[in-house]
Amino acid sequence: MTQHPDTSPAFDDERTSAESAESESVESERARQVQAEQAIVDTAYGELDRQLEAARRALARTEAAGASGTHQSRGERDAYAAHYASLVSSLEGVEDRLVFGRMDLSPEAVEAGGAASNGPVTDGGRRHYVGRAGLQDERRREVVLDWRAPLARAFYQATARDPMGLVRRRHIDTRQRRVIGLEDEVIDVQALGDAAGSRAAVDGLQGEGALIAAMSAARDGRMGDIVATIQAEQDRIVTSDGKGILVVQGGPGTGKTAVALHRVAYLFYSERARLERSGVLLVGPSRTFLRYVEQVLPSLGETGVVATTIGDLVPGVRARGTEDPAVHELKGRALWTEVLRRAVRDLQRVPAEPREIVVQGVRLTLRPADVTEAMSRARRSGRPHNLARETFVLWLLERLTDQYARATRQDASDADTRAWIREDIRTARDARREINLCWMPTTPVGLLERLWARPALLERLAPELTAAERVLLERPAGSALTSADVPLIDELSELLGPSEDAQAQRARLEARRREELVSYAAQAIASQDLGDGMVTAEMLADRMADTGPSLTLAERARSDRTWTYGHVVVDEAQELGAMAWRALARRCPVRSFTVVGDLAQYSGPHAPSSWAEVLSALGTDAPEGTVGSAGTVPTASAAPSAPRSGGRRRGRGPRRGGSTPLREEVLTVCYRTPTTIMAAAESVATALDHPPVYPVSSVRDLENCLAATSLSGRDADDEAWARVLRETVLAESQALDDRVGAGGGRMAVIAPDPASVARLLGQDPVLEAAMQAPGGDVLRARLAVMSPVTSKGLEFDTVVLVEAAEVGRRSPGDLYVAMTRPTRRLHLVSRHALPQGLPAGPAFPSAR
Ligand SMILES: Nc1ncnc2c1ncn2[C@@H]1O[C@H](COP(=O)(O)OP(=O)(O)OP(=O)(O)O)[C@@H](O)[C@H]1O
Repeated sequence: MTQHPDTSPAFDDERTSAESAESESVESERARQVQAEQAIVDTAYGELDRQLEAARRALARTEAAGASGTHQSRGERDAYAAHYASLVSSLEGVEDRLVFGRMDLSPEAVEAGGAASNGPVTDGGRRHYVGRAGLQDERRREVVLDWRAPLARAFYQATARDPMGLVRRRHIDTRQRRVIGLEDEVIDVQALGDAAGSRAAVDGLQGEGALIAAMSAARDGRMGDIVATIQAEQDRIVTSDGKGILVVQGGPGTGKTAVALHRVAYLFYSERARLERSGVLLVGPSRTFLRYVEQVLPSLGETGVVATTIGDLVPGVRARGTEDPAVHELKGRALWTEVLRRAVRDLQRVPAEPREIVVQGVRLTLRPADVTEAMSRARRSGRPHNLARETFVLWLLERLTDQYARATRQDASDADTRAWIREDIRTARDARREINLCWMPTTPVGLLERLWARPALLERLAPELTAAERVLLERPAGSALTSADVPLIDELSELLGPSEDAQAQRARLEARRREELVSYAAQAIASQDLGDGMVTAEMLADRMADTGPSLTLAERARSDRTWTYGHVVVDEAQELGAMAWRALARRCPVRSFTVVGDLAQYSGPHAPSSWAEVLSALGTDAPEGTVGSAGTVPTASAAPSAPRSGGRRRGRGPRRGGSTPLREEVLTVCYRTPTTIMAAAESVATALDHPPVYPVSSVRDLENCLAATSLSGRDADDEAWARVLRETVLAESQALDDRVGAGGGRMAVIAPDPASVARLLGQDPVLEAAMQAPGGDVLRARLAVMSPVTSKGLEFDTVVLVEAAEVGRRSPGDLYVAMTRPTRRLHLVSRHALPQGLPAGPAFPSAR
């Protein structure tokens, strides 16, 4: 029996008295069971409260210790404070549905498990309560088993065919610490004598009642975790080894994002020591998407994740500009590796003729042969352009110093005299100009701007581009940077290294920080009577500096372009070009990646044909069976550095040795979109010659979930069109109110031109109010208006899709994405014709 309010008629309070005493006894049995589980849940929350209280007290104590109240250094105190703060937020994060499952083991499994199965709340070691965090009581007895523990695998994966030692699995539904529903599945009917009232497990979905309840809940603009209802095929991916590159693909709504996020939480559990040092990078398609998923990991107690878009990847670089998808795709191509390398080499020039330099009235000559020699020495240093420039300049200055000494008949054999002369030459305007012309220092943004603004330069450096492609790329200097520029800037940062300005600024910052530390240390020594003359402020400051700045790992990682992460997750990965993959490869030399996407949801002009093609810039081995040809290992000089995990990167050389294995997994069950809508989306995509790569089967269908309104052939004027649009959205809003309660759930209007559609809708005061987005966060509005690209990865109860045919003409992948966002209902509304491929039939009423 499924004892869940949403799925079980047995718990319906409205039963007539004619229903037998048998149902009354079921009722009282249910009440007894709920009560028993409530006691366990109370124990778990009691334990959570105790641990939270202890962590908060420790945090308060550490903070109250103040800057000079203890013998700890400030760095040590900050490290403790950061630890306790992270513990507090982890424990606070797991409040909602702390316990959600129970596993009853067979006696044989208990025996085989030995000491592992001796939880205090179990029935002689036969029961484990599974929850979002592992909790032990003061005597270190298990209260809640962490969902990621090896033992908990049976909760997600056991089936009648393979019980994995389980006789029964129980889903416990709680709301605000109160048990409100139970759902049992008998895994091993023979082992369990009292199976009456439980549903037998099948090899398909597990915890179906809880799953359907989760899927049917009204959306609130934020993705929730799925830890209570992870399905077996998902669990196997979540818990698979973190080594190498794992591609998780599948159609829309199959839980790819959810699985990737839970996998991060799992890796934090299974590889905590490594990931706590290095952190995890999560790359999403838009800031909106990152806000949409931001709660999932904290709700699983994990905080060491840096979430970013590709446009925000490089600290200090803001990509505000937009550009045509064709330009975006062009800038993502691998050819830029070579073109940018050439662009940097182009900054290093040997003059055709000797150049005259006048220093304090003395005529010197910059000789091409000396420049060539200086250049080859600088290049041999293997350092990036701006740093290698030091070698170049120094060697030339030495030659010019010799000339100067000869010309002025000075003896320059001693170091001091040489240094004086060198400084005179270095600061002479002539010398600076001529040396710069030979080895121009520059910034990544400055060099990229020059490439886009100077067609002749681009033509010289990138002959492999066609004239039409170069025209696409041209833009005036000073234009806003775009997200496709960012991986190129990252690549240039590798090739150029920090500019002189950046180096000087860094040195100034470090000097200031050092001064602060020394003065702080002096105060601490004075106020605490420390040292006894044996410790100087400098010595203490050195020690403080070693303990690092008082930032969380995520803060430090985010602000450091050279940080290397222990694992990288990329969502909507089909959109990334080779240059973005190279930038990510540099950030994860150990090549531990979870790559999530669907080739059918690709937005741009040239859809990739395989994941091996998408990921070739990472240097991958094709997986056996699924992908044809192996990827290539990057060979250019800016290729990612040698494997190393965690913290700041040192090595810069190309990655040598074998390529990284690529595994592909496919998810096939759609948990979001009803069957009717999925079928329509697949059929429309197929009609556009863009069939889904992996068709999916939806877990559920809903009546009346698909509708269309088209004014095609009616010669409607602007006003009539605006009216129809508003009426359609108002009617859908009302229908959603009726289904989930007034103002509940989330709606999106997805349109090729969202700004003009929002203007039309805003003329209605009700819709205007519904579009209000507190804090500018579109996900907090009841009604969000957005483009198909922005809707990637998101979901809504109801979607009104405007001008679907036009969306499909621009990009079939975008139409497929837009049609598959709703959890309940899709309404296509169009002034013109609807797209081809929409099915006829009762589920799809003909257009009004
Ligand atoms: N096992 C599950 N239990 C409950 N809900 C689930 C489960 N798996 C997925 N879902 C839900 O299904 C919806 C779709 O999941 P998700 O966004 O991860 O899919 P996706 O494959 O990334 O979709 P898309 O490719 O369209 O972006 C989400 O609401 C998610 O919470």
